[in-house]
Amino acid sequence: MSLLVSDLGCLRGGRMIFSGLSFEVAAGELTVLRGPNGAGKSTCLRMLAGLIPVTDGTVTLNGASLGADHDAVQEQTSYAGHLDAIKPQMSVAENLRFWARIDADGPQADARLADALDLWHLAPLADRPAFACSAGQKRRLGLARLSLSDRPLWLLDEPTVALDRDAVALFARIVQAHLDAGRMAVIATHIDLGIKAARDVQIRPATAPGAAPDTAANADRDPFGGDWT
Ligand SMILES: Nc1ncnc2c1ncn2[C@@H]1O[C@H](COP(=O)(O)OP(=O)(O)OP(=O)(O)O)[C@@H](O)[C@H]1O
Repeated sequence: MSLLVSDLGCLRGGRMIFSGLSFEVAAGELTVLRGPNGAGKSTCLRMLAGLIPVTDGTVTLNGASLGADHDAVQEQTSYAGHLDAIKPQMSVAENLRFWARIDADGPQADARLADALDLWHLAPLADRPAFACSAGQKRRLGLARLSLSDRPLWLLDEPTVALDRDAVALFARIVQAHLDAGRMAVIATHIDLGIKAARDVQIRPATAPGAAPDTAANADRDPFGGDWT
């Protein structure tokens, strides 16, 4: 099991965000994306998750390339971004059931739902509408989605925001168990999660003179066409 990121670059809004980013994640390993605000950590994670087209370089997950085998890569990843993708009118359990049924049917989905409620200490909140949950509770609900499927690569963007100390420790234990099972994770965070087998990768914004591309020449390669979406 491996993730190979080679010479990755990203052009957004006609601007090179970063370029020449290379790293490798093996089974049981965590890569922590570091860098100042605006460096491109979220952008990188969204690229790895197949949500933004790869501008330059290659991403290969277990032999499948993000360009050629987009679906095969996406089916092996679980992405949790800043927005928790929670449906506010649905209860905690209903949100989890909805997500569980994406990757499993009937009894298996129900079993995963019960396990996730337990694992993420959400059982006492099962019937609470998501809109009535606190920020930290919502974050735990969003992260519990990771436990509803069996995907080998977790891509997590600042997952500990709004979590209290106990919840951060719980999260770190769950990530460690995922790695101990031979899986992989890439996490953007500013804190130290205290996880074994973690390696830092620095992302530096491409601000050096000459780093910015000729935007006119690259306009047709810009997936956003300059739209600030
Ligand atoms: N939709 C977009 N269109 C154009 N540029 C964007 C878009 N989204 C983000 N950017 C720019 O890309 C750069 C990298 O943003 P990104 O969110 O990846 O940084 P980050 O390292 O995750 O920052 P932070 O630590 O603040 O979360 C920033 O300069 C940002 O303004």
